[in-house]
Amino acid sequence: MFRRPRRGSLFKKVRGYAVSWKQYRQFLGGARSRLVLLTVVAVCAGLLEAALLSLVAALATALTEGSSRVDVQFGVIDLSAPLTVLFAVGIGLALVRAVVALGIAYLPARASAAVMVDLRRSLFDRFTGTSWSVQASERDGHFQTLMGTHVMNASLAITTLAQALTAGLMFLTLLISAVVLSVMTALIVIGASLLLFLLLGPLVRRLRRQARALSRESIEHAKGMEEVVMMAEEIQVFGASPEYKESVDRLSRQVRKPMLLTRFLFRAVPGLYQSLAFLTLFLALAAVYLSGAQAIAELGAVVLIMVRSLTYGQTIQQALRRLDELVPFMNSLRKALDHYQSHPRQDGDTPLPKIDRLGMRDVHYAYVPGEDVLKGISFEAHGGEAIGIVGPSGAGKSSLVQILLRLRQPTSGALEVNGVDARVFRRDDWQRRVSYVPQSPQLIWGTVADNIRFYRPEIDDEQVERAARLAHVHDEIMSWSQGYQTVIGQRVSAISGGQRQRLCLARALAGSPDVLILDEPTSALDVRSELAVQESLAQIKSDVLLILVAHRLSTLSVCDRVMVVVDGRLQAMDEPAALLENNDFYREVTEITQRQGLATGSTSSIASLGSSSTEAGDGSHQGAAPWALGRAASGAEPHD
Ligand SMILES: Nc1ncnc2c1ncn2[C@@H]1O[C@H](COP(=O)(O)OP(=O)(O)OP(=O)(O)O)[C@@H](O)[C@H]1O
Repeated sequence: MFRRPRRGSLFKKVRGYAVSWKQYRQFLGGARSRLVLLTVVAVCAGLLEAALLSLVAALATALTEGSSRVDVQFGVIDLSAPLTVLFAVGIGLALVRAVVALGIAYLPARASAAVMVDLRRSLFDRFTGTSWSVQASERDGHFQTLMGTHVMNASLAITTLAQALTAGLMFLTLLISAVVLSVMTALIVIGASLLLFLLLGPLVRRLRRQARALSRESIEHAKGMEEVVMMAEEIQVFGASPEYKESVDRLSRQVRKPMLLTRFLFRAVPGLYQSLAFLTLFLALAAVYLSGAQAIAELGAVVLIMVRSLTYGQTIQQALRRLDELVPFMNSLRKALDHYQSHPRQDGDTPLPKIDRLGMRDVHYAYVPGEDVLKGISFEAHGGEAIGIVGPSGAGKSSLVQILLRLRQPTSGALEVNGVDARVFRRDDWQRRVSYVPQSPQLIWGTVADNIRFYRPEIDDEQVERAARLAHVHDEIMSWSQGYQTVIGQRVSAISGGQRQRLCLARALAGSPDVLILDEPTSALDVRSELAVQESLAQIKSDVLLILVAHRLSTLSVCDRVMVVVDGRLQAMDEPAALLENNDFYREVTEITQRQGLATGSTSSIASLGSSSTEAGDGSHQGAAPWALGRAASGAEPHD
């Protein structure tokens, strides 16, 4: 009857290794062929080494005996040659061994570099190919850590694996050579190795466990440190309380124990190994001596082979321990790769024609199943229209925009383009025809032209400049020393919030989209820049379908119709004047805005435009009332 294998049984271990191999095989990528080549080279190196060791032993014996000829016996090979010839052969073999050693060092290095590039490429491809919901829920800094630490450790694992493979093969080759020399020797080497493994087994297992724990805790620590950098500004403002310091310190303390034990055992195990190796060597020599059957030269070769094979045994152990340290990094990487791949971005295969109509049909959306944040939204907008979206905080405006951008799929209902479900259309076409300016747009490190072109080589310099003019940022660009070739970036303080927003508006306009969606386009602008953007929008609106999420009353000045979203429902969609008459929310926020304008001595934001040129950059200026006031009006709870 078939018995289930016991816990920790050989069968289970082998099965475990098979599963691990399947899991980690993907890390090898293009490195496989190099590892196969390495196997051949390692076997050659082992044979060379055995030949060299036998030769050294034979030469030493001949020199001791004062003989001018040397007898070398290696299996079926039985040579007798003058001393000088064998010296020359020895030097030749040593040189060949040096070349082989270079190969043994080069092949893993090359494989590891290839794995690094492959992994980074597939990580990037899978991350960019995964759905927005996965990207948006990614912990800050996690992807960067995967790309950096995790990929480097995974590629290091390839070098380590190659090291274990080479040492293992050379160990085996030496053993086979020892069998050829003398069965007795081979048995002694095997016995000595087994004894060493048995004696050091528990310590080695402990070391491997601690090495894994060290890596796990180091990963946790790295995640915590990502947050320290991210929250640096808040910590400056709120102060680093003892509790905060304690939470960071705790992370370091958790690394302490596995680190201490790993570092200690890391030194202790090889030391013990060497001492035990000497012990077994003496025991083995005694056994060879007692057997009485060995010639002097053979005995010398036996000793050398044993010493060498025990060194390889040590290398194998060290490589396995190092692999244990690296496995948690590979696990995280594998999980991330699988996670990205299992949530692909939705795509269609129908070419997308010019977008004349865009709308929603009974769209519901839930982040958490059963908890709809959008509830039955239906509307249609046409090219040449400007549509505003307003509503209290948490009403669902951003969720609605993300569906319009096809970043998220409706839970039910459909986003429709020219009356057709948008899901059927090709994503590439969609990206060309639908453009977006987020509330906090980001700049890449590169020239102004690079930032506007944004990796779309088909956009030429003329289009870049045209877009910049439309976004009313051309004159400022020309005032910079290098014009469009000025290098800018996310953290370049010379770029104001208003300039950044207009550069990103230029980026959105450069591709001549059919639909342009803006999330509060004037939030970071001073009044003069705001007026400039309003003019841009008025200028382009006849050519595109403009959709604006408005947190400020002034933004709505370009809108033909306004959608009022309250509690995930489309409460109304009409012209501003009609809404003022018929919609309580719209009327209330308008009145509050106007009252605030009177209280601060200014009129509505549009009327006050141009009266100040202060580069506020913080989104606050007279007469521009944030829609957050609408929370009070609607009674909705703020969520941010
Ligand atoms: N990633 C998310 N996971 C779970 N719930 C979310 C997520 N994003 C938003 N929500 C919830 O969905 C609802 C709508 O949020 P949304 O951001 O769309 O509102 P909003 O009108 O844009 O708000 P604001 O004006 O404050 O930006 C809120 O209740 C919010 O808590």
